[in-house]
Amino acid sequence: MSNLFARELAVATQAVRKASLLTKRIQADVISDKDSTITKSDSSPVTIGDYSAQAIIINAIKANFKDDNVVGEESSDGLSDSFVSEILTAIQSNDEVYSEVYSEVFANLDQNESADVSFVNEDFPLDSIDEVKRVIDFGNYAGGNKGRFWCLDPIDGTKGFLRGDQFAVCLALVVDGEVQVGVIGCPNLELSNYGSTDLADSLPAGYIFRSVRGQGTQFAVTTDSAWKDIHARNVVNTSELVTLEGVEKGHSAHDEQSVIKTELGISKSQHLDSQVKYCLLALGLGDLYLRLPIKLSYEEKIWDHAAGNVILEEAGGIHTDSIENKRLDFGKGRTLKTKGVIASCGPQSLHSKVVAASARAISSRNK
Ligand SMILES: Nc1ncnc2c1ncn2[C@@H]1O[C@H](COP(=O)(O)O)[C@@H](OP(=O)(O)O)[C@H]1O
Ligand SMILES: [Mg+2]
Ligand SMILES: [Mg+2]
Ligand SMILES: [Mg+2]
Repeated sequence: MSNLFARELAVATQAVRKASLLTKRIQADVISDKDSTITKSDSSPVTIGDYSAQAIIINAIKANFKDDNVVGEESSDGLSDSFVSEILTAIQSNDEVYSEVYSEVFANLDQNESADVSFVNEDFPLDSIDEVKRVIDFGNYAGGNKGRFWCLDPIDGTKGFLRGDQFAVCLALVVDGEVQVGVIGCPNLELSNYGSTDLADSLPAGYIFRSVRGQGTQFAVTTDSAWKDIHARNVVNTSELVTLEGVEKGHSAHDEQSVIKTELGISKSQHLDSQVKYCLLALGLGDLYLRLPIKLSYEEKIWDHAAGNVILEEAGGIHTDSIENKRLDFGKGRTLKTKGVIASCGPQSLHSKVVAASARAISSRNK
């Protein structure tokens, strides 16, 4: 990769590696201890894993780019000191194993990563309850289309995380409304479940995907530094396409997605949580990510799609809304103003056909 955004990519990669390890290590404990999960005001769950990952990653951003803003999903509002103290404990016990688990990465840092990434400094020590709350709340930036900000989903697919299934640690850099850098950690991803073969030593923290706009998309075993270029695949016969859809029926309109699949003669689907769907598209292990809105009043959050946007587009894929066939605009605030999302391996003719079928399904509602 070239030098453009090299430092940002190095910091983002290392922060996502660290948070991937933390979330994977505590997943089983969070599932078994109900006190580790809180229900937010919109009835969605959030866990010690989400908060710890947000704290680690924002601290790393601020320790390296102190003036940068962050649009992050979580806030510390309403958290008790005892809960925040558990977040701090999760962060500190992860610190104890981090260097050992990533020893191979440190031994083989490439040129772009040669300057060590520090996660803390004097101004951002991340060593107390107040510091944990302070950094989590740096995630409150409003976004917009001027200048640069980071966009963070510390655990995307929290419901998958709580089922022991797929989830992703997602970090993007948005500049003037366009995603320029994206890194996604997939701590639980096993390629053998999606028609490929697993690489050695992927168990400690799964796989990591990254992209800088104009520089292609790569992936690696999270604890390894051997990056491989990847590309979405070319499917000639639409009946061979594999769809990637969510698990949660409350997050996208599964019935209408089935209608589209029938129209196109598609019989193969994979259901999985989180932005791991974009990573499988970029790897050529799936072709069509369907996310039709259940309600037109729902605004998709930018952190649910930002990192996936550049990772998919740089792998040759296409990413639009589900009605107007417009590229997603990450410069309109904390949410997208278009409805639903369709991602595909391309080409444009296939993508347009799918969005047209989606628009028809949505417009025929309540008729
Ligand atoms: N009604 C809704 N429609 C679309 N997305 C929704 C939704 N309610 C919640 N979500 C989002 O769906 C994301 C998970 O997507 P998926 O179902 O593909 O795994 C959640 O991310 P978090 O888990 O980070 O909160 C959440 O932001
Ligand atoms: Mg959430
Ligand atoms: Mg999310
Ligand atoms: Mg999340």
